[in-house]
Amino acid sequence: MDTDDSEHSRDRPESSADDVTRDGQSSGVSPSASDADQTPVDTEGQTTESETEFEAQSESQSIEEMLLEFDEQEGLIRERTLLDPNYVVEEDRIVGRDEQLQEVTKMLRVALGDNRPPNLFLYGPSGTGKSLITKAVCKNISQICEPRDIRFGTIEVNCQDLDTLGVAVYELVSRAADEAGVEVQVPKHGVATKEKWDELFRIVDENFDSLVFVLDELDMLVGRRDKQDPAFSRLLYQLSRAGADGELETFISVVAISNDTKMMESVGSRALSSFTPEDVHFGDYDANQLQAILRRRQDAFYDDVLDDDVIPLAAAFAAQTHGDARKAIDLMRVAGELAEREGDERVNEAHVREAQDKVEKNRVLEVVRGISTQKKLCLYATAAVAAESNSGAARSTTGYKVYQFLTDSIDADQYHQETYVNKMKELTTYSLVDFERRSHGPSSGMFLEFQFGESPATILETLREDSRIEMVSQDEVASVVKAQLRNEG
Ligand SMILES: Nc1ncnc2c1ncn2[C@@H]1O[C@H](COP(=O)(O)OP(=O)(O)OP(=O)(O)O)[C@@H](O)[C@H]1O
Repeated sequence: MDTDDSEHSRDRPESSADDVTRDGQSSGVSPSASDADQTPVDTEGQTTESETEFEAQSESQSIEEMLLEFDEQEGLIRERTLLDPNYVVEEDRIVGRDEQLQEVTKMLRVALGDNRPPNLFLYGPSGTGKSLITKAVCKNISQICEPRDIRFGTIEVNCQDLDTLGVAVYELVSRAADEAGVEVQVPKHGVATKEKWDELFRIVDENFDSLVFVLDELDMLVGRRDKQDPAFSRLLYQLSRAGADGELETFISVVAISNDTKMMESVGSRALSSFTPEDVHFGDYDANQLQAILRRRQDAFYDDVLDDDVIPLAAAFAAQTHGDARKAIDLMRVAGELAEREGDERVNEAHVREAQDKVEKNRVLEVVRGISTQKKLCLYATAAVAAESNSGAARSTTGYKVYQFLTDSIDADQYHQETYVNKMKELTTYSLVDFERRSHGPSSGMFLEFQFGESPATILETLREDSRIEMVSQDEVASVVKAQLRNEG
């Protein structure tokens, strides 16, 4: 990641006009109408122009001289934290989530009195404000609780990188200890999960009157044991039971957050009986809402450095997937950083287009680097079909034929079609691909149609970094795909 959190302390000379439109309306800028200038981006391993310049200069300048020279260059970004996706912005910068803000506030405010707030299930696509709203409400509750001498705490964990229940419980222990300012008294490894639970409840009971557990991306905590009883279900059971049993003095509430609307279907009946959450849905943002979100953060930049097109275009690009505010903010930040690096006076449309290319590649890279070779083959085959088809989508039946061709070509194990479909379905959790069930008519069978959140060409290019996939000729794959598409009729 190329985040740079350093802050500019210098003041940029004030300019007379702020030329960014403020009407919140779409300016009609369409990312697809682009004949985008495909300037090479500095993905890892590639040398950018500024790096080359840097090398040339290094022969004649000392590091100190260069640093001082860079320091004298005017930056365009004044307040980088406003463009950091993990920074919890002030309430007046939150746009378009009034309903959810009200619902979550209404339910969690119970913590201010002498009662247990309900459990919540917040669901919707990534970047739609689930974490932001939860954090903002908890921050406010905490501020009100302090003068009232209510020991209120929030324990947040992102479950994405936690493999097992034991690891997750230890993470909760360590966050709870941090929040309470006490020492953890159980080792991380070599003890039963039960001991970690005991330690968690000891810390909770001794240090908090009211506590909200925020479990982000909870559906990712599957664990290794029993797929029928995933680790997140066991975690929910224990936490919500502790909350409901009355064994602890502390009021416990659990906020489960997921992109997967169907997550609750995988929660076992035992956990469901004690978890029973209130649901809050977070829908996609449209381009206008994304524009409004970006406008409330445009003061991240110095006055008069954003061209009129920048915000509408970044919003339009982000709205193309599913209206992800994180992506819109990322685009504006990366565009600003590119402009700064290129020594430009203003951020313009070309910087946003370049940023879109870079952000998309980074996201795809992040996902595909972590998946197994078999999943890569499934994804490659499906993206290859989508890249050639007129609709930009790929049928599972056609994708599977191409997958068979790929596995034969590199002599890899070959899944049955059902497993191929399941692997593709698993990839939907990353918002890279989505699917719909379709059929040609009453007499023909069902198939899934996969649609891609990112451009199939970018996915293919990224997957070709895998040496096994690179072995297969792109032309051969394309001709197999074309033949299969003709067979679809
Ligand atoms: N309504 C909004 N107003 C202002 N900023 C927003 C809004 N919604 C989201 N953001 C910003 O977008 C970024 C992503 O939001 P957030 O982390 O809340 O998404 P999420 O729905 O929890 O996504 P994920 O499931 O990927 O964690 C954050 O930087 C957040 O500040």
